[in-house]
Amino acid sequence: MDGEEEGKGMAALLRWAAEMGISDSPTSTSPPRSHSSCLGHSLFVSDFPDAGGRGLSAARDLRKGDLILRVPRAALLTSESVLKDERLASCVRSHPRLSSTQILTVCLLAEVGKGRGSQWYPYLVQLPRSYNTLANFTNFEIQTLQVEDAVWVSERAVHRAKSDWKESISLMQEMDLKPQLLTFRSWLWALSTIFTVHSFFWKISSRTLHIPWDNAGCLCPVGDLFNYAAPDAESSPDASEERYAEQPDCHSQRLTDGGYEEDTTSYCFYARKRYKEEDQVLLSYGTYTNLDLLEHYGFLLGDNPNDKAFIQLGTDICTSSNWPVDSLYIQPNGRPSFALLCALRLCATPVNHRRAVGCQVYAGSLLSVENELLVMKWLAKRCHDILEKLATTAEDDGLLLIVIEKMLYNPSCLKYVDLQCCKEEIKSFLEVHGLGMEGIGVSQLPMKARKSLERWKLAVRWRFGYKKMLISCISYCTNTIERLSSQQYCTKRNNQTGMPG
Ligand SMILES: C[S@@+](CC[C@H](N)C(=O)[O-])C[C@H]1O[C@@H](n2cnc3c(N)ncnc32)[C@H](O)[C@@H]1O
Repeated sequence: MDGEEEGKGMAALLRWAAEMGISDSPTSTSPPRSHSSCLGHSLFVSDFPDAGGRGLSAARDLRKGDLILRVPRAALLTSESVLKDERLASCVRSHPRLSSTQILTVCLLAEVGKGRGSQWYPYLVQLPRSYNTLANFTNFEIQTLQVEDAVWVSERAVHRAKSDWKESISLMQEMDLKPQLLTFRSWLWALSTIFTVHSFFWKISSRTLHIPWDNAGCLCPVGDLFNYAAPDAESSPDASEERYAEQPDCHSQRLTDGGYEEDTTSYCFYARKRYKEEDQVLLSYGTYTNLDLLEHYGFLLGDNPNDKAFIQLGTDICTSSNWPVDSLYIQPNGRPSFALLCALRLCATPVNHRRAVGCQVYAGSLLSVENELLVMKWLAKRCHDILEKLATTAEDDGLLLIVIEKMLYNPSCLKYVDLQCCKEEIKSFLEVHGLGMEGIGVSQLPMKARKSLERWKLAVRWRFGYKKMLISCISYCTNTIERLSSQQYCTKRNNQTGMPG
């Protein structure tokens, strides 16, 4: 689609949305609704090339807690709404084992199959044509994640998508879906559009939002144009007491992001903070690591305060305390999580002393300088060993990212750039796409290779971020070791000379 066509498609979507009662001026004091667009009072559609692409901007200064968009239930695309068609509904009833997500995926494909006959046609044609979520990664792209856990999560995503599709084929055949909608490619597209995961606050996927009557969630036209920002301390859904904005009068006691509201039978979105006119208005779909974001949304954040690096720990560490395994990780600033530090302190304590220090450990207190030194040395070595085993260094990855970026815009650049950093990996990419090093004189990569390059870049960005966290952890441990050792030295010297500590 070229720019002009895209513009027309968006205008048609906003006109249709206004007819459906979607509105960004949903209060009685707002100006009357326009028939040509559902937006203009609080929001407008903009492009943010470095922050999510197409998204929504503030059309005026917005206050924290302002109601900025309302989408009535009738406009939501849900399994229930699609299955008002009794023929489709009876087919679904004969497949009681399918999950709610599989049913919504089938419903989305059935709706797409109606073409212009679908009530949601102006919305459906505006959906992205492809996704970069992990289920869409090829084997080459998965392997370039390098870290075992991430490779495993990706393979699981692909495997699940395939088995969900196989289980649903007979239902789609009974529904008489067009042959091109029965393919795994179409399934992957639909699943990536609606693939639901359970989150603390939203039930999310690439585009679905939580609704109380269906675990699979719903597709929410226009409401799904908001891009993502990681929840900060101020609006973090984890900080339950902060989920309600501290605001005067009518804004008090309200969720700052939004949700389905029974009293108005509509999906309502609120400004999560103050926005100046033209700022991008963002939602926080939940608290996610970069691997989670990649798995469910197909992007990652350069600076994600909720990112975590999980490292392989021996079973002795995992079982020495009652901390859940997913609480044992390294934070973006390199510090071990509270639980990981406690678990390591306990594990570095002789077994017969562990009971005695239990309270101190769970309170997060340092047990002794010797214990802390053992912990820091162990952790630094563990991170070092993991980094050593990975196929490339963080430095290589940084250089490779520059090469990939160049290849996206000028593939023939390979003839001129220094490929020392990751020559083998680049060669494998080209081979997978039937392009030799010497045959890269083309000015534009074939579309398939270009899409793959985007996913490969995401994989390299992810592993680069992972390695940076481990490197920061080594620095943190080294600094702590130096500080504790000099403290230990001063104490010993003072003891010898009789000086106070
Ligand atoms: C709910 S949609 C948001 C609207 C979307 N940009 C569009 O054009 O339809 C979620 C998708 O937007 C993109 N996205 C959202 N926030 C992003 C961010 N902060 N950085 C990069 N991509 C983002 C991801 O592709 C994600 O799967």
